[in-house]
Amino acid sequence: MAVLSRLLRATASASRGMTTLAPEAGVRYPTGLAASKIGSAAALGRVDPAERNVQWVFLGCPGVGKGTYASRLSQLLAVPHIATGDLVREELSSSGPLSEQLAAIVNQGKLVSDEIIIDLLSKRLENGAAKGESGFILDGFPRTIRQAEILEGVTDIDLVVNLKLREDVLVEKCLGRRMCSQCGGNFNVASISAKGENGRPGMYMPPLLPPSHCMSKLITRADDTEEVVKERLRIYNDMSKPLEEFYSSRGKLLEFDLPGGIPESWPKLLEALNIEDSDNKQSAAA
Ligand SMILES: Nc1ncnc2c1ncn2[C@@H]1O[C@H](COP(=O)(O)OP(=O)(O)O)[C@@H](O)[C@H]1O
Repeated sequence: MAVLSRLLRATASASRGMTTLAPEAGVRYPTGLAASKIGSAAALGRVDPAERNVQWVFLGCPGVGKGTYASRLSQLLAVPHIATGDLVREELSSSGPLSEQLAAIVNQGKLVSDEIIIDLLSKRLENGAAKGESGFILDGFPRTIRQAEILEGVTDIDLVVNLKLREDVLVEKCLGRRMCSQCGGNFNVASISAKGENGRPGMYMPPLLPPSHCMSKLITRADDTEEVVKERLRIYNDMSKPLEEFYSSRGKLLEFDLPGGIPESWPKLLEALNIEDSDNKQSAAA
């Protein structure tokens, strides 16, 4: 993993203005970095899947529940859940040199530059490697084709789970999101009941309420206003949707339509992933 983080950083910093089209797999390599060089360097970051934990990516629109399901799966599979949005928010709250620049971008719903994101991700991977972490579930990265190409240049992704939810529900879910300012727990106060229409079934998503000791400490993300959520959805459709085709053409995409809230969806997701966990199925449905 330490090797992987170094490779990510090196690839990103060399990739400003990437235009060279490598013959194999249609992957564009950074100009100034020969494909053969990155190819052999990338091999260092490629460990036989049998000798490491899973390396998965979660895709999905803002508010779909990537964080919730990726975090549950990471506990079940004992791999770190790495959410680049969390890394950005940590940097924002640290009042470090980047925080003002980041706040302006994030609060408008725009994407942070690849260089900044890869730097934050590399640091996170380095810290994890120092603690002996293996494997990951990435949430919020990659978010553009260029990020996916950089990732593909340095390591193998085993599976990409694309969570899908009807669009009319997504804004409501984002507006209901709350976080406990003390324990960092994520909750949702929205009680969503969407009518069935045009052949699609109705949907009920119960709120995910915090325990009483978190109730008075709930905060709302600055980028979860209606205007910014709509902008984030627009940017997702523009910049991140093409990733579905990118991974589907590589035979890595698992599409999963969320049938409802967590009690209904979690057991079905485990089934789709072929993961046996009867204890957790019961506790999730509780
Ligand atoms: N891979 C990334 N590339 C660029 N910007 C990112 C990336 N991941 C997170 N961000 C920034 O952090 C913000 C919050 O990310 P996240 O929590 O993943 O949002 P969402 O709930 O919309 O999926 C994004 O709107 C964007 O500004």
